[in-house]
Amino acid sequence: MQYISTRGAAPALTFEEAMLTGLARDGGLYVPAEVPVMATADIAALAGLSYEDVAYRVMRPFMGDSFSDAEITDCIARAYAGFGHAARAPLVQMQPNHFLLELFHGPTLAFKDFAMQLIGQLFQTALSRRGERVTIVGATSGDTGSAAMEAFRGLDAVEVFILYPHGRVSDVQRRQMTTVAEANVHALALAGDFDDCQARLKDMFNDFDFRDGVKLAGVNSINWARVLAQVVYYFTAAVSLGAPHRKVSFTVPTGNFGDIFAGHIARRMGLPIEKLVVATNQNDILHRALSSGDYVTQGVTPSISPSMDIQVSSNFERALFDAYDRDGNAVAQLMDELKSGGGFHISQGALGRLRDLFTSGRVSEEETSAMIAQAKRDMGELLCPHSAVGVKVAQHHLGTTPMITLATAHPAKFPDAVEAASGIRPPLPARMADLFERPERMTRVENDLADLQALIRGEVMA
Ligand SMILES: Cc1ncc(COP(=O)(O)O)c(C=O)c1O
Ligand SMILES: N[C@@H](CCOP(=O)(O)O)C(=O)O
Repeated sequence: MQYISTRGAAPALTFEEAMLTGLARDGGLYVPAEVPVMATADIAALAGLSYEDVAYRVMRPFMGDSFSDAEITDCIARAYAGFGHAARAPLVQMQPNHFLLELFHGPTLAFKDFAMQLIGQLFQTALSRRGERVTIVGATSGDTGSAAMEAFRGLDAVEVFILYPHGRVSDVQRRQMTTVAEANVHALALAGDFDDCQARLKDMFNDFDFRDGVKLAGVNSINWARVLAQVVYYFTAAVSLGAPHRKVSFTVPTGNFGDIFAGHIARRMGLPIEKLVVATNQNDILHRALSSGDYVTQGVTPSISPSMDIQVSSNFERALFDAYDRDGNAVAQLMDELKSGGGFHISQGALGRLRDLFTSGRVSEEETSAMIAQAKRDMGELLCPHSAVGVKVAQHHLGTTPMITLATAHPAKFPDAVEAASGIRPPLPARMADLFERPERMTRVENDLADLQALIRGEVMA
């Protein structure tokens, strides 16, 4: 199994190499050269299996010779053992033909745990075999950061730096990052928004002296392994509703496009998915792009669903690669236009292909709050604001095909917004009850590449 770059000018890598590399050296994102297809009978045979067994069967073909069967099984078992629900990703019915896929039972209460817990195990296995150390730098709008810290804290082989936008994450999200005691993790509060954090991260990858000097690795969804681990729950959810003998649709609260891209991969593997619906908050660049063909950044506007406050949506590049018939030059040109001019126009043919793959909707702040209140009142579900964005958009796409909306975070991560909307302040789970008493440790940083690099180099070389 080989992985190629969306910009067509970086060497093809194995799964393990792509995982440890993160961003391709031509600035692109790694994708499988070919997506393995599962036979209908093999999908049907997933019914009734544990989450871990489904994970093995879905992910194994993507890993080639990088890990032995025993290593993969072991990593999967360790990854999900700490989840707070036996099903790992339980499906609950909200309305006739509308289901909620609860992805917030992991250690940091967001869907990021599904991938991060697994790649923590895979990194550890690969790095101890190689006898190497790496420096992980991540950008977060709130959830990736704490999930990464939880997965990598205390490990000898990694030093972790997480850039988050100062003042733009919820208090719970911030404290989940700033109260981690282990010395190998560092929370960096950047003066800027998430796009700034992600841009500086990519700058670091594109500076080869720095990249090679600190042995930079990435755990954002630029890392293919992150996307792969997220493919699994599309299978568990669809199969539990009758796939492959029945089609299902998914609505996905979307920001960086990693989660919905995982759904796209599940469909390419043979899972009968009718619609993949992109749900955005007021930072609606994806909805505008799919509606008009113009992908134009407008600056990030803070919202009550802060984890989706993103304009430069990293994984959309992977979708464009498929929409442009895997033409790396065409994608590289679009990405150059984005960097130099803040946007690009999607060709008519590529737009048609994107619209065949994805539908979209956008939800205002008022609609998000109203949806939280309505879901509690009429459906008995207390939603986080991101999940509420998903549920609201999904309601425009309900029909005869079962719709599954991804509930991407626990409401307790956003107590102020949830309380303001529903009158209910969701409590943190008992194991996190003292989160607000724990001492915080973080470094305020400017949005300046050289300063950031100096800080990281200093810590790594100390
Ligand atoms: C709670 C939550 N919902 C939705 C999203 C959007 O997911 P993606 O970036 O994969 O589109 C994120 C951030 O990634 C998130 O943290
Ligand atoms: N919403 C994310 C943003 C980063 O997304 P990723 O999937 O690329 O790691 C977050 O919560 O940090």
